[in-house]
Amino acid sequence: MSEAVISENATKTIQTLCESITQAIENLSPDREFITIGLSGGSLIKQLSSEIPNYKSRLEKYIPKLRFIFCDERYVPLDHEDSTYFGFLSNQFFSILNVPLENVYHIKADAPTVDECARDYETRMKSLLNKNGGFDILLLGIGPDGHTCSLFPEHKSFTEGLNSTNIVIAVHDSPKPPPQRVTLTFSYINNSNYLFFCAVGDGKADMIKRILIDRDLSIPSANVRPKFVNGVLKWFIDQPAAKALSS
Ligand SMILES: O=C1O[C@H](COP(=O)(O)O)[C@@H](O)[C@H](O)[C@H]1O
Repeated sequence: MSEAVISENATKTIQTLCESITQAIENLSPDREFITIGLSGGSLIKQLSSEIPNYKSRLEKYIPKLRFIFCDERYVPLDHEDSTYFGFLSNQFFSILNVPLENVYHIKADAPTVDECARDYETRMKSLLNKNGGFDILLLGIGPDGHTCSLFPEHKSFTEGLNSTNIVIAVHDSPKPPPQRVTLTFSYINNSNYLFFCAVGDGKADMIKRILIDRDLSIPSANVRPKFVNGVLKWFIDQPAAKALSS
């Protein structure tokens, strides 16, 4: 099932996203010992952190079950301003929800190389896979170039992300700084139960049209599709990002 929800502005978009995350957790909870939630970086960090306090009381009873992973991460120290983990920490996301930090799976940033970092992250990810062999809820962003996670268009990360049998791969030369990153691959992304994309602002409008109308598979984000009949793909878009959809 694929659906696009267009809201009038960024705030309403994030509210709708948080409502859907909460409902997904409520739906999954009876069947799950734990629920894995993949977090993306970039603009999503501030947006989610500012809205999540409004969902705290509904989420409270599920917090012990939640396990947070990162859909991609930059290979920088954990207190570096480019680190997605640091971004969520400094925006109080985990402390607002009272998430114990041992339930947040971050990279070993002191691994000697980005390749070793990816292998270590994958080993720890394996214990979190759901019965489909993926994750429960992935919150995905999209860059103005159509990248998602650290899977970039016309780049080795994209072809490797499509073809690799690994859960996590290393990126050595990301076109967007910082250059060294780790990222989930498509087979595991697409094995997930709920795939929620968030796109706000007119900088994303061209890509949204090319993905949702033209179905242009040269764009990494267009290759995110649940493999399972009960998998959900939902796009949360504000009007500026949706402006090219009606033309
Ligand atoms: O570099 C990244 O960019 C994308 C998109 O970020 P945005 O700031 O344009 O929303 C993000 O989803 C990804 O996790 C991050 O590493």
